[in-house]
Amino acid sequence: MIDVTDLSFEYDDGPRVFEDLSLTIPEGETVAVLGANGTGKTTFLRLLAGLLTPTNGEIRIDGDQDPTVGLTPEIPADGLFAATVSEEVAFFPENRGLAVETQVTQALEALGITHLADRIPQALSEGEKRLVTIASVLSGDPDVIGLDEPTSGLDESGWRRLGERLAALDRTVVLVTHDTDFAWRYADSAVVLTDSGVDREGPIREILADSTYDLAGVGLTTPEPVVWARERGIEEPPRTVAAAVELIEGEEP
Ligand SMILES: Nc1ncnc2c1ncn2[C@@H]1O[C@H](COP(=O)(O)OP(=O)(O)OP(=O)(O)O)[C@@H](O)[C@H]1O
Repeated sequence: MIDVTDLSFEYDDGPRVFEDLSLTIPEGETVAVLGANGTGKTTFLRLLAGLLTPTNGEIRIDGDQDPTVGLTPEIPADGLFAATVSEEVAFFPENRGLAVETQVTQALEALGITHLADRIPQALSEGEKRLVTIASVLSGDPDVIGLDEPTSGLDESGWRRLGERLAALDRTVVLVTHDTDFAWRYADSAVVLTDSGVDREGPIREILADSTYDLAGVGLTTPEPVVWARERGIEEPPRTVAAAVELIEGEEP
């Protein structure tokens, strides 16, 4: 479990981002941290990973005495240093004394990038770079996985592979994203941040499907399956439009 208590944070040369922020993230869940630009989502991940220190309050991660947090950068090139993709993805398992070959193979396979193993990370396409940074974090098997805009620039296959890998993990995943379709489909819970702090916190299916909640007003897009269900008067939106269409004969997605 991640317990955030009375967290305040202010950049030395910038704004006060959080003021007395409190929230709880249950262990093993994928929580989507959602919100408009500049509401502090990336800052929250950096605080969680210990890259920034709270001005006040604390973030406590239960479990191991010294819990590990793996974080992907918002800009993939910021997290790529090795000469080859396989060396890049081997970095964390090597440092943590894990079975390097197994971890690297599994992470590359899970994200469908085995064919990139010998390539130079900095010379990859943006989407490929992003997949490598995610593989690099997954291979280190940290207690908490923080992903910053992981679907940005991914094609359909990478998008789906990533979601399915996250769904199969028994790790706590903190997913910062503007991609509410991805969050709807693969996250368990959501935290919606606004300039004044946590606006909503709870099961993602309740928050994003709540017709009384002005998602656009907090910078969010209504997920496609929710729009689809509303147009048809269906009370519980499906996880995917395709799944629902299979159930309703003759209906086009
Ligand atoms: N290194 C920094 N120094 C000073 N201010 C910063 C720094 N990094 C971020 N900020 C400011 O802190 C606030 C929160 O930024 P942050 O990147 O956490 O927001 P975000 O919710 O992740 O935004 P986005 O959705 O655009 O990625 C913004 O006003 C930003 O300008």
